[in-house]
Amino acid sequence: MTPRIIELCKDLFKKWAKLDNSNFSAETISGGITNLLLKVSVKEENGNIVNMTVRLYGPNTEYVINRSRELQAIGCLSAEGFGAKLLGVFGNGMVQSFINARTLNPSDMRKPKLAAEIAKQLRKFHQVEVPGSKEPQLWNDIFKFFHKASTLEFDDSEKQRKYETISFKKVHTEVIELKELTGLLSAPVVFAHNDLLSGNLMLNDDEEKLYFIDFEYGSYNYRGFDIGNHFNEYAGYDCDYSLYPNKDEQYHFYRHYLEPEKPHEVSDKDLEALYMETNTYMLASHLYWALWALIQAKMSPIDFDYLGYFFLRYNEYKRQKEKCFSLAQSYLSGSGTR
Ligand SMILES: Nc1ncnc2c1ncn2[C@@H]1O[C@H](COP(=O)(O)OP(=O)(O)OP(=O)(O)O)[C@@H](O)[C@H]1O
Repeated sequence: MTPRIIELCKDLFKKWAKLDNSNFSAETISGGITNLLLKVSVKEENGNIVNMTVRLYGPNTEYVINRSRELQAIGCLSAEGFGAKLLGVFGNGMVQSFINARTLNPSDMRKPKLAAEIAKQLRKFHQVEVPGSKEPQLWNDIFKFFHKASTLEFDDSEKQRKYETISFKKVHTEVIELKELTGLLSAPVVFAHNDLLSGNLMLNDDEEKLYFIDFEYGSYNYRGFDIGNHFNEYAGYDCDYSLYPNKDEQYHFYRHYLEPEKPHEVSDKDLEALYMETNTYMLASHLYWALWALIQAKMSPIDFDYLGYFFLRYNEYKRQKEKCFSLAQSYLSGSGTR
């Protein structure tokens, strides 16, 4: 693939058109869940080395990702200092600056100092203005995923058998119930990252600089969804939901999110309200990624047990539902611990 990548770089960046191919080198950074990501290094005539990433979109990812929305967001977010700089765009991918930092592990995210920094950065991220519709996308996306996910057919008979054990009537009822409940919360809408897992957080330890990357799922959305979704990612790649942050850990995060400069001045009332908001939308994150996984099970060429992932997320939704619904309902009826 390297000669084609070199050709692409020469096409996109005319200043390198005449460089010998031996000045270019490419290596794979990740064959992520949805894309192939390469690190390309270019030795310029003056000896200067430029490092970039070239992202090739995976096949069929347009079912779950709106590429024009992503590009628009990258422009605004990188202007505010978030993520890698966008250097070029081509038919099925893009070129960005290479970030010199390490990717976080799930267990890093709960370290108090890092959690505070993530919260502070997330607040800033949520303040970025991205042009276009400011309508929250959560329920549009969930219904879009639902319609696709509920009408699949698998060639593999074992997959088809597992798929047929899912009651989409029941899933639909869950979606409607949660939509109605969250609709009562009048929750703030912000430009949200929507996929703030450890693999999308990078840290340069020397400079103590934290980077949010990968805005593929970014959209206007409920703030509580972004935070609850991030907390769900504490469970890590094995989906061990016993790692979901406890109330103290959540409050630490909320303090730094709400008042980064005066975290200890946040009122109990504000902490309780954000706790309720986040833990209600946290449920929506399970439904969202459960339905997303079903589409991936059919569309993705990657050998991953996406059907199994649906059940992990949906079962966790069912385990958490009652507790989170009563938290929201008692808050709404004014009998919460406000
Ligand atoms: N600009 C960058 N500079 C350096 N490393 C990067 C850059 N972008 C991504 N990476 C590294 O590549 C990994 C995968 O990146 P990213 O999450 O953007 O890919 P992806 O294909 O969307 O993966 P997934 O679908 O699994 O989220 C990151 O966890 C990070 O380690």
